[in-house]
Amino acid sequence: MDRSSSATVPSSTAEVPLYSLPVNSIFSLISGDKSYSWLYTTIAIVVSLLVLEQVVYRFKKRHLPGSPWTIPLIGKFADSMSPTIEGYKRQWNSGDLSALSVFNIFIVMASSNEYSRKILNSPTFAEPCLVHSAKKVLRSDNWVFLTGKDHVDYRRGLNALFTRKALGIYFGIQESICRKHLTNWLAKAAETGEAQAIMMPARFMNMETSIRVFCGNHIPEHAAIEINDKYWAITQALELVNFPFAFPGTKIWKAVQARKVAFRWLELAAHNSKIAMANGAEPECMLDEWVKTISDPAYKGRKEFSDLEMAMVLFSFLFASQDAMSSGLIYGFQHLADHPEVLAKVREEQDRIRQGNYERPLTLEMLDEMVYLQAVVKESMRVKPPVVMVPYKATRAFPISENYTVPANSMIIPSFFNSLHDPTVYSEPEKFEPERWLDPNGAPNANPKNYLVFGSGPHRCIGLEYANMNIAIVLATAAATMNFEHVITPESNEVDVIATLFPKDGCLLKMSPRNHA
Ligand code: HEM
Repeated sequence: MDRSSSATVPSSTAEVPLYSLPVNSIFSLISGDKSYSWLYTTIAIVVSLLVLEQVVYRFKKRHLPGSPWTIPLIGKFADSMSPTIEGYKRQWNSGDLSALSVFNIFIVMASSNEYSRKILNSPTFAEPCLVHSAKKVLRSDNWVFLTGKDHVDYRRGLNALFTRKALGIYFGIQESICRKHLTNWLAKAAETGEAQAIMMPARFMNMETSIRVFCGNHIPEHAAIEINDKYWAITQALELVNFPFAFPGTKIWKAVQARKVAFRWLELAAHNSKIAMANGAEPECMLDEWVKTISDPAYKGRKEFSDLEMAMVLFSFLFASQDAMSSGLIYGFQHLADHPEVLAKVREEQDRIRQGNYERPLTLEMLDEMVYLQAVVKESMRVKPPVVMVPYKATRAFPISENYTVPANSMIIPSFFNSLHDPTVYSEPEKFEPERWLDPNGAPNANPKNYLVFGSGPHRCIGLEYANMNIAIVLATAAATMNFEHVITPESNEVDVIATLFPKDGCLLKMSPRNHA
């Protein structure tokens, strides 16, 4: 009897019952037909990996809220490509801690004030990892990626760039660039007679301000324009998780090309500043202040910084500020325009402190007196925080609560929105109400831990005073010298998440000069 064609092996494969498959594969092995065995082996490995992926996800997630299963390989990649504030809110409101996975990166999202602050203030368990693309865009040897003591020491040296004396140097630059841009806005408004979306003009104003504050006149006028034109590619690469490889044509690749352009100009500025300071010039920008500080014989910190290293620091400032500051400024305009009663109070304060002289440049001391304006800036960023969360990484198993430990190497994201909209601290939290900051004993001032607009802990924003100052200068100048009316569209209150928050319609303003007569 021919055993090879026994009754257990049907002649027609179309009728192969499932239970006979192993026999069939053994048969094909014996008979030397390797193609089937490879196919089955591959299928078995793939299925095992897919099952393993789910098991690992479930094991890490444990009881945390979040999808019970993760989409194979990509997880919530599609959501992270086009994030919405509503989607984030759903995630934050699903629990103080919740879980998701993107490209097999396990992510724990913290939404409560307690857990968010715990992450920000536990450097032995968690360090910022910025967004996935940041290392490629900023260069992995950028100081912002330092951790622990190295980070603390490096950052201490940079504090010299944000002293009150240094801010005093920047103030004049900020004010004159703001005036120049607002004059251009008005000229364009007069020319077209139409409302303009201020999104891109505001970004350009911020970019030119930053470049001039950082580099003074050490680079030509067109450098700021070129960096600004290219910078949008960097903003677009700031998704929470990007396509992992910087292939030509991808967002990360375009961002890296943009960074190279910016670096060339920033290195040139560092070089020129060193020459100017060596020749005895007075500091006129951040680079000058830095070079002068480190060349002082009494200075105890590190004294040598290459042009490239200085460029990397300035670029880290640009990277951290351009989107956040633009978001803060645009919503500042929108809030003021939507609340004429608040704008009237800002103007009353401007008129009183400027004593009717609108041409005279503002000073830091005058800004100190503008208490209502400062409350407006603070409240605007509370209602619409430019940065709603910052990705951190658990550097080891992080026992964040009594019943949950974040697994080592997970992404762990402190989120700020719920802290800034906590009704027990900010009554009617959605309401834009600068007055809430005027009572020194009121709940908002009594709970500074809730105001996470600039983060908390060792990585708290180094430029926060500078940022507040910049937004205040622009809003003060606009309120004092312009009329602006918000043209409300169905998208005005919709939020676009482009790294930071922006009104979807770019904030359309109808502008005209303010008549003081
Ligand atoms: C409205 C404007 C701004 C907002 C809302 C903002 C917000 C933030 C936030 C939330 C963080 C993370 C904090 C943390 O992890 O605890 C941060 C970090 C940082 N910010 Fe800002 N920022 C703004 C403007 C600026 C400006 C103008 C500069 C510099 C000129 C700057 C430089 C930095 C740097 C260098 C870091 C990282 C600090 C470190 O790792 O030690 N930011 N910022």
